[in-house]
Amino acid sequence: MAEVVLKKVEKVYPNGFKAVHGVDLDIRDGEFMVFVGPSGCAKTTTLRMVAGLEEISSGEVWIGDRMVNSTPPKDRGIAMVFQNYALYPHMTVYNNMAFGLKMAKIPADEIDRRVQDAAQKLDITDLLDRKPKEMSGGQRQRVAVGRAIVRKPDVFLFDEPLSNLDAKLRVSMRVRITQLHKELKKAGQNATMIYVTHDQVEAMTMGDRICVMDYGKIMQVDTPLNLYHAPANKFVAGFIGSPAMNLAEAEIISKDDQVFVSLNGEELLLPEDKATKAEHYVGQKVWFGIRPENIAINEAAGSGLTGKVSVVEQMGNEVYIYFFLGEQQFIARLSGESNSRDFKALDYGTPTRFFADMNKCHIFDYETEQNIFLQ
Ligand SMILES: Nc1ncnc2c1ncn2[C@@H]1O[C@H](COP(=O)(O)OP(=O)(O)OP(=O)(O)O)[C@@H](O)[C@H]1O
Repeated sequence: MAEVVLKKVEKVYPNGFKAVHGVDLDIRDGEFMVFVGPSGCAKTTTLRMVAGLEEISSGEVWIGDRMVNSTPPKDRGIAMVFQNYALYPHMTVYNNMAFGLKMAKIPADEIDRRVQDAAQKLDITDLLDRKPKEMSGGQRQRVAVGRAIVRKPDVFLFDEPLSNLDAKLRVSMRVRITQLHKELKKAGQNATMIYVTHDQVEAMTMGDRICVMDYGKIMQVDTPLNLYHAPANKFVAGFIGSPAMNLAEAEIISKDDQVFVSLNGEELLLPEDKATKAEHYVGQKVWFGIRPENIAINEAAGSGLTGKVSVVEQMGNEVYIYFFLGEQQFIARLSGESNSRDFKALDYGTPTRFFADMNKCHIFDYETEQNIFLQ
């Protein structure tokens, strides 16, 4: 059981490149925290500093009640699961899982109990005599997770553990890891998990909270729902959500005591609560954001926009309509009843009326890119 706290943590690599800039983060005991962000944003570097595999240039890392800046990885109470599994090729699954415990001089019967128990949790009991090369990628990754479980760590660290698996396996492993977190909690082992991924769907489905990073800085730490409904800035808005939020330059204008977003020559009326915040921006440029799922093709649903259809993707229960507003490409994601219509009939370039639900829109300051509705 352990809280993990980072205080003003920085990383400057020996070549002088500053990868992590003053990161402050408090990960609660038993929490599933996901680090997410684009390639190169320093998710792995940050995780490796918690693990002790990368030196901290300045700041402090705490695990439980210990400051661990100079504690070797093996004494930090952590277990790490890597993307490439990092199994010993010459050892059986059983011995891969047992190895660390043998080194720690744990009695053989206790080792056996822990290995059997982890194997059962991960459904790999039948594979205990196999060597890594005799297994699929998904099975190897389960062994790698098993090897972490048997150590009963306070903190599990996962570094993109599913990126080498195909799409279907990724989904089933993702569910298994989330389940494991819950099972351990139920069994009284309140394991803190820190999970690095660049896949925002993994982040949204697995995290109790998500830490969104960009260029070595934290952009927002929040629950998946809050990130979705109240992104702190334009970066988080564009990163969380699939397909991503539509974002475009717009202007705030006022007419007859009402406040509008002027977008590509059309005026979209803001509801009263949003208008109150936006009226300070009248006459100014802003970033306007609307999620694809908040655009409809049904007149009752909101303020109108005329776009030119570019592509229609119709799949099962959903339709994605890509359309241009001037030079800017937007996506509308329609589901439910909208589906009864054959949208494929919309030709490339057809002028079409779309409707944005302005209760769900977001507006970001043009310079600071912060969400003006959260200020
Ligand atoms: N040993 C190193 N020396 C110098 N720069 C490094 C070193 N390792 C990583 N970097 C740089 O630090 C930044 C963060 O890298 P890191 O691997 O932590 O990013 P990441 O978010 O995990 O990316 P990815 O999703 O691609 O794995 C990158 O710009 C990377 O090029």
